[in-house]
Amino acid sequence: MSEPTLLVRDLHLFFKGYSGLVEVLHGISLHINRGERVALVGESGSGKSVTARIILGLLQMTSTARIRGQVVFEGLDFATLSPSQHRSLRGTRMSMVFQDPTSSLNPVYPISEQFHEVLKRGMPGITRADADRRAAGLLSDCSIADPERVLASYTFQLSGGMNQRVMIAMALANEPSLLIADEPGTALDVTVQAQTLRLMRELSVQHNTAVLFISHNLGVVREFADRVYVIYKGRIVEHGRTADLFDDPRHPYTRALMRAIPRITGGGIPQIEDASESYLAPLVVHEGCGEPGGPA
Ligand SMILES: Nc1ncnc2c1ncn2[C@@H]1O[C@H](COP(=O)(O)OP(=O)(O)OP(=O)(O)O)[C@@H](O)[C@H]1O
Repeated sequence: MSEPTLLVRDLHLFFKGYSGLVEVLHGISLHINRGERVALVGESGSGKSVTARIILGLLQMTSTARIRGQVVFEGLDFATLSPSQHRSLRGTRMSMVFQDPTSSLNPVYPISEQFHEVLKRGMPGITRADADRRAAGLLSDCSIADPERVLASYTFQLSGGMNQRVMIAMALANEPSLLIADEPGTALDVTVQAQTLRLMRELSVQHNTAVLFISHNLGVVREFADRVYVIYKGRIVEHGRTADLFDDPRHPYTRALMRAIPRITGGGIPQIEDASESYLAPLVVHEGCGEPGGPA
């Protein structure tokens, strides 16, 4: 049985508040096998982004956060890594695609210079000319027809959809084994979001890159993910292969989330109005999904 790319075991997160510690994650466990696309889906405030920030090693640096549990990435237990070892993983072995490309692209430098900076993380001695060549190839892989023009541009000279592709190309520049995608494209229009997901899916297959896809929207997840974890108030409530979970949703919260799928894709963020006691029902795991490293 091969080792999973990512293993998260019994993860708890507390934030320090005025009246003591507030628990935000109540023992999350999940895994992602090599090249697998896995979705973490739940309503706003359920704990998706904080889970991603822990996997990226970002929350560990926050003085108000207390973290308990195990995160193992490519066999490396985070508990044994120094902050600098952790930092060196980001942008190389694991990277991130955000909702809004302008939040991660720098408006002051041309795209080519930003690619050079990113590529230097994985290949410290890379020359500007080699970086440009590699960046042009990456942009072509992301269906950009005129990479030289894009490389010479600043973000404000490019459309939202184009910036989104640039961000994906940069995220894949150092051939990460894990890409974390937080609702990519939702800050843009529905067409761009659909194109972004199609592109990410193709690239993940092509490069055998595992993806943790974070979303509010089960409808979008269905098109993209191999497996789904449903999260509610800091707890995983259901976990299964995408087809199994959609064909036979068993947890009351998953069913409520399914009823909230917007009829027209992109018709808004579903919010579950009536928080019910039944949503705290025990975790449901569909067949064949319990074993990390097992068949995807
Ligand atoms: N720095 C922080 N300090 C205190 N509480 C926080 C902090 N960051 C997040 N939280 C709380 O943790 C919980 C989970 O937040 P998180 O951002 O992970 O939700 P989410 O599922 O990603 O929501 P969204 O889909 O809206 O991004 C929320 O209750 C949020 O208020």
